[in-house]
Amino acid sequence: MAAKPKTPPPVDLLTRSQARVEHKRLSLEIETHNERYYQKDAPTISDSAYDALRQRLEAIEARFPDFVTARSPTQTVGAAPARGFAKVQHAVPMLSLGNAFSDEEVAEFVERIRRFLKLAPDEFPAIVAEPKIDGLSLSLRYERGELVRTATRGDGFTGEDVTANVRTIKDVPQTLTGRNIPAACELRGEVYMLKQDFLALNKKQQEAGDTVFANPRNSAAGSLRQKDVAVTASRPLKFFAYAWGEMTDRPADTQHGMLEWLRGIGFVVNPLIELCHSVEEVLAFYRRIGEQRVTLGYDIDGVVYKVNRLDWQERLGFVSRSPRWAIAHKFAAEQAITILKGIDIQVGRTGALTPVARLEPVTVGGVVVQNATLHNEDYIRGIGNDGQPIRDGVDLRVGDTVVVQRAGDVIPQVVSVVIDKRPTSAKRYAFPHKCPICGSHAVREEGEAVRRCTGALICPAQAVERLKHFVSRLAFDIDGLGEKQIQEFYDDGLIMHPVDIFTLQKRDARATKKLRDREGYGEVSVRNLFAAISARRKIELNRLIFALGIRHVGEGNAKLLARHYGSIENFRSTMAEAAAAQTEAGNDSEAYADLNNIGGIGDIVADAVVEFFAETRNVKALNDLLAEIEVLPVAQARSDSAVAGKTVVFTGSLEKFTRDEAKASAERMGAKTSSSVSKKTDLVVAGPGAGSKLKDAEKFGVKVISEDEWLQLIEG
Ligand SMILES: NC(=O)c1ccc[n+]([C@@H]2O[C@H](COP(=O)([O-])OP(=O)(O)OC[C@H]3O[C@@H](n4cnc5c(N)ncnc54)[C@H](O)[C@@H]3O)[C@@H](O)[C@H]2O)c1
Ligand SMILES: [Zn+2]
Repeated sequence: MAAKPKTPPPVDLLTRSQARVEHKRLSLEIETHNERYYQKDAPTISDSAYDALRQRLEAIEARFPDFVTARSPTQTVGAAPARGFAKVQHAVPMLSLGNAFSDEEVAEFVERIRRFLKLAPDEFPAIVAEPKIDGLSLSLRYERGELVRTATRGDGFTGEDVTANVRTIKDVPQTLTGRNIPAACELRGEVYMLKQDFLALNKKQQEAGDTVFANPRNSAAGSLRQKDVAVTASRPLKFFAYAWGEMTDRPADTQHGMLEWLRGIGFVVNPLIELCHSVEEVLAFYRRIGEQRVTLGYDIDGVVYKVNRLDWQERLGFVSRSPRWAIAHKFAAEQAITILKGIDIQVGRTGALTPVARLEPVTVGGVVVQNATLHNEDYIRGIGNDGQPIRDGVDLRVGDTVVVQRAGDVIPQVVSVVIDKRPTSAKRYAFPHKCPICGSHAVREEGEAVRRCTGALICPAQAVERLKHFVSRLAFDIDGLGEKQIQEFYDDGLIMHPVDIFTLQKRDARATKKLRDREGYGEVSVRNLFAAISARRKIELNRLIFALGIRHVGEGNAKLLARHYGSIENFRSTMAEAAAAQTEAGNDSEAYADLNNIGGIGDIVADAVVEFFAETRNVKALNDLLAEIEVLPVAQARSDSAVAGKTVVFTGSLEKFTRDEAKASAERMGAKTSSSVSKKTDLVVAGPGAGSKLKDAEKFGVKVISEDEWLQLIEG
């Protein structure tokens, strides 16, 4: 059973040495969360839980100020730039903001400013109130009005170079327009994603088995910080400008004036921003924005107050990690407590199994919530893929009392378990290893969080997607039978399985409601469709293998398999042999070893192929299909080469080519490759450092050649 999270004693009661220990532990814990949040865009605790850790650390440091070091999370910003990005030094640091959680703290903030500036009792420092956009901040450097470099905040001093990525964001002007453009300037603001775009993206990601983001903020950060710019370009990122760093000239004297200027030179500035002249006005703004929050379309996590006069901002300056002239007034997290009544598994269009919590309905921030995402198997188990605990390592059980949160007020999440209320009867949840829709084995690949149904050809949850794939350009590629027609025929029950495509004509002949009477069809188009289908009754083996929709078997792997096995009969029977030997623990059949040994095919692909054949209903669907079509054998690899039909073993550390290339070259020449030397081996190609296999070669009297000799052999 998971350890009960203890309620920590109040900071006031800690002894110095207890406080020292806790200070160290908290610092480490916060650093770990910072890394996950800022570098990996994948936090494992809620923001409010994280803020609670920070607050406790701050309380300890307030009591024992000598614990504070420059490295303490209370003194640092964000996290260092992640590996894989070029680093950019900020000319003016990008800092964080102090927090206020109550009206009193806001009033204190204003008081501190008045004292610091020595204002008269009736003098109020005008304050700009801005929604606090929950995204990630970005610095844009313009020289002579042209965008030259952009960087994330990173640790405040050094950020990640994301210039190419940012160029794909429409809200960021490439060239500044209008008057008063300084020779050089760093303009700053927030990259964010609309809630609806975030939801659509997550849906797509989930179906494809890719990373699912916890909220729009992580989704924006993850989308921006991509090594492949094309990925960023495909993500609907947006940008609000609200700040600046280095400026060779400053075109205005106030925060408000600067925002107007930013709007004038081509930026989007948040339209809700207001200039306030009393604490009451400031707090009224906060409440109004809080009410509008759910309808804004993007996430905000509070309101930021900034002293309007820039000369006063300069006088006020900074304290460690944040300016003295600004503060973030945070919204309280929207949480509620309810009962986890059940866990349902949904199957996505590509076979991903996703757990969903069924909750006793509860109102969270004004909205009734009865379902919440549970992300994946690990999230329920309370232990991440990396072995790190989630929610302090507490697993979720049906019957548990749980805290539900509307993360960034979009998708409700189960964030924690009230462990004291766990009924004694509550059992650990066993994530199904079978698809709840079709009953096929559901497998989880190493390093993956998602478990997937292997019933590629027979799972109703995946059927439409599979059929669309089946007729796609690199598969059967049937004229007049595209995605749209597949969907329609599927909806009408005319094409449910691949084989149905080839029996369509026969069935239509007997049917009372004919295809030619369908909307958009006529005598001619139906005849053309049948002709196109018939033309595909003869299909190349690689196209067929690709069409099956086996996970990881794209066009390239389909070719490798087709070339290796030569005919559908050989492929099918060898895979049947491998499938019969498939167990959770592994596969020791010769058929599997042979498959795994094909150059370019590794464990993951081999397992996916074998899992497909292990599902007998897939095999049946394939056999049904084969009764209707003729699969052309692959033009055999060169049979005239010096090594055709021979079995070759590569050993040692190859220097002239990779092992995959070596294997592929052998197969191209009609040779087979093997990983161990036996009586059946004809040739051993040895690179430097070859060991036991050389001895084996000697023992069996097998010829040994060098890499160069191999190259001569296959080129000659
Ligand atoms: N869940 C976790 O594991 C985890 C880990 C680290 C941080 N966090 C969360 O991240 C936040 C702390 O991050 P932080 O240090 O960036 O501080 P912050 O988000 O509280 O405040 C600073 C940031 O506010 C943003 N901002 C948005 N609108 C702004 C505006 N109009 N003017 C000025 N700034 C504006 C800027 O990006 C700026 O960098 C907290 O909400 C915390 O809960 C969570
Ligand atoms: Zn299924």
